[in-house]
Amino acid sequence: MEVRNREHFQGPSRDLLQTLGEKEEEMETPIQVVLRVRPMSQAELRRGEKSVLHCSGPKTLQVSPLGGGREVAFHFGVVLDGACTQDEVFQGSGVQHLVELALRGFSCTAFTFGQTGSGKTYTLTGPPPQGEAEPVPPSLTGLMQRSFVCLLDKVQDVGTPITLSASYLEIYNEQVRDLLSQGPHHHLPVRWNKTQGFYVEKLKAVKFGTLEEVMELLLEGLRRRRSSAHALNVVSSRSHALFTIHIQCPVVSPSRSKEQTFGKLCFVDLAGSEKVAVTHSRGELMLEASNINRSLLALGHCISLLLDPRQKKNHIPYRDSKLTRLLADSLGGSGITLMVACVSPSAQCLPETLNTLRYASRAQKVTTHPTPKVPQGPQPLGLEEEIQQLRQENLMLKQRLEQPLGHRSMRIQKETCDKEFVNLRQRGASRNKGPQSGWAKRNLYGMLQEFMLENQQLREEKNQLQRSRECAWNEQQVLVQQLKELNRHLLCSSGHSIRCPPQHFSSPTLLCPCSVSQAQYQALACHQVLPPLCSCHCNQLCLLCYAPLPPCAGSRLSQAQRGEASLLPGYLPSQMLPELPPLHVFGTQTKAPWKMGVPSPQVQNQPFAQPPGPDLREHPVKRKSSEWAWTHFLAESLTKEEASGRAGRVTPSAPPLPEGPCGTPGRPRGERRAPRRMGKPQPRPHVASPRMLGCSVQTQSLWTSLR
Ligand SMILES: Nc1ncnc2c1ncn2[C@@H]1O[C@H](COP(=O)(O)OP(=O)(O)OP(=O)(O)O)[C@@H](O)[C@H]1O
Repeated sequence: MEVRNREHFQGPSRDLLQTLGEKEEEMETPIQVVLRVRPMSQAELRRGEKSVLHCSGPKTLQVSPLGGGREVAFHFGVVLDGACTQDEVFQGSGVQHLVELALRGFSCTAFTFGQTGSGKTYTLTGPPPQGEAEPVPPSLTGLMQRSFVCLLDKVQDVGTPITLSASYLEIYNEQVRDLLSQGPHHHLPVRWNKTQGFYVEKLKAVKFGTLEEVMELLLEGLRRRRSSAHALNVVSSRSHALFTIHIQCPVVSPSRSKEQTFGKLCFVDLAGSEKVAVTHSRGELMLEASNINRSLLALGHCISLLLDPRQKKNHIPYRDSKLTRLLADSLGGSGITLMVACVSPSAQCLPETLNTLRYASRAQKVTTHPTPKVPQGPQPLGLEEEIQQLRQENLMLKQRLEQPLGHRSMRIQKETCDKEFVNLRQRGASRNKGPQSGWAKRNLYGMLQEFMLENQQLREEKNQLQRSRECAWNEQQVLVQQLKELNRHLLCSSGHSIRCPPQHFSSPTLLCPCSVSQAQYQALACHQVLPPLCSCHCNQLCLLCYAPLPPCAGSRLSQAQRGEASLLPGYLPSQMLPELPPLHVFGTQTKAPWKMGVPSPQVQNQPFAQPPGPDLREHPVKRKSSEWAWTHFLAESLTKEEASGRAGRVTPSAPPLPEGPCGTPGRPRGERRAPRRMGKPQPRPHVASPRMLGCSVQTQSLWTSLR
């Protein structure tokens, strides 16, 4: 397997460096890919696993599956086998050229990629545990430590004062955390602006000048970085980590004697992709794994799109994850990128290894346009302050946009924002009158445009949220209407059991519960004929006439009233009914569905309480358990009514609901077959009129709404 050729230790970036040295203007450069195969681990050897990878040349990796499967060859800039030392990897990967380019103002990134346990962290920082008391032997230090030495050597050689600072962050469960900040972890926002592209707000950057200082920063971050043990790696990184060195360097070229370059050298240790079935991750580990896999998927998606020149010009979904946002410049922007793909040689890891190899093959076709950071002169005095002010104003505007407001106030707010922007622009313009006005105007105007852009995006987001809230609201409205219809329908059909007090009416009619509790409701028309639908904006409605119930009415009748009422022939005692949920109707007194309270325990304990189901979680509006229970109750009652052959007595007064599939009785959520208590569908005794049919469809529709 071992094909060792010292030629390839020149590294892939040598050509790039030379070309960039000759050609100053923007040129297209592919991502450099180096493949590192780690040696078989002790555990793999103990399990008797076989190696399936062979280096058949300095740039070729041969995959020979066990059992005579088809052999596949992959070609990369450099292929480093398991026998390569850390120093050989440093020489072979060409990282030192990245250091040189960063010193010249380019934005350079080296990132490791591969399956969990394939040696990414080992390649970048050496063997674990890192950051503990035990230092890593110099022969085992990784690309990062070696690059620090290289950088500081070169800085000394340059002779001009160069400012170096470092930042270290991790993306853990899609949250950005500063690894150089003391105290509890705060989640930092990722923002975008035209000059910097995507950046992490409030990320700490620490200045350093010596190797000890930068090593200390690295160890400090490694100590804070999240890692855990799983079946494939006892010290598995659970986050993506980005260590960035910012290099501010005066330009030595005589043509730009007073200018500075802002180079960047970034090391990215990606968390490894993992199959939870193999790593046996559970609980928190599983959550971490799914976040890791999701962000790697987003990275892979961006890489695939970047391969298509047409797509590249359009839209690359960098915003899909924090990782892709922060790597946007390295992948498709003006950076220079080196990818070290790490693989395990074991046959057991072959599927994941093939994934990594395909991923890396694609990545090396992606090109960037390396451009040194535009040299800038010193900032005019006072502008920093102004920029700070503008930032504060921007923050204030954002906060205002985030406040929950109704439609009208949204519009007013929008108008206010626009006015403030005009003011801001005017203020910015007036501030910039003076000797440095040219520079200031350009920059301030640019910043204002950025703020406006960002605020515009926030507004759009807000509007979108508002729209989806309205949709949910409308849907609830429809459900409320249906529930009303069905309530009426049920109470009509169970007229045999609800009778009006004989002293009020000569013929038996329906008894309105509110008439029992409150004298003023006794005169309501619902005692004589079935009333039209109540259109009032109320919360608690009478079961029959939908008139608003006073607080003591309905299920809250006093003991005495209940006793009195229960003596009346056909009175339906309130405790027989599940608690009628408050009906929330769109209007001034309306409560939004997302502000509804928790369903009462009484309702939750009902045998027909809403069963949990994954589809409910996906539903835009969660129906309250009490509503569900009540609807279920109605559906059951109606079904029983129809099944017992008494459907002929039903006189629905409401227009038929939209017809569902005929002959397909609905069923509660989660049930595969028709509910047993419904029994075998009975042949209908006699379909007296189209109204009858409407009634059946209503019942079906009710069941359908419960699914
Ligand atoms: N080239 C190598 N030589 C010797 N040991 C290695 C090599 N590469 C990796 N290892 C060992 O393999 C184990 C896993 O390596 P490492 O932690 O770097 O994997 P990883 O890809 O970073 O995993 P994860 O994604 O889970 O963090 C470690 O114990 C490490 O010391």
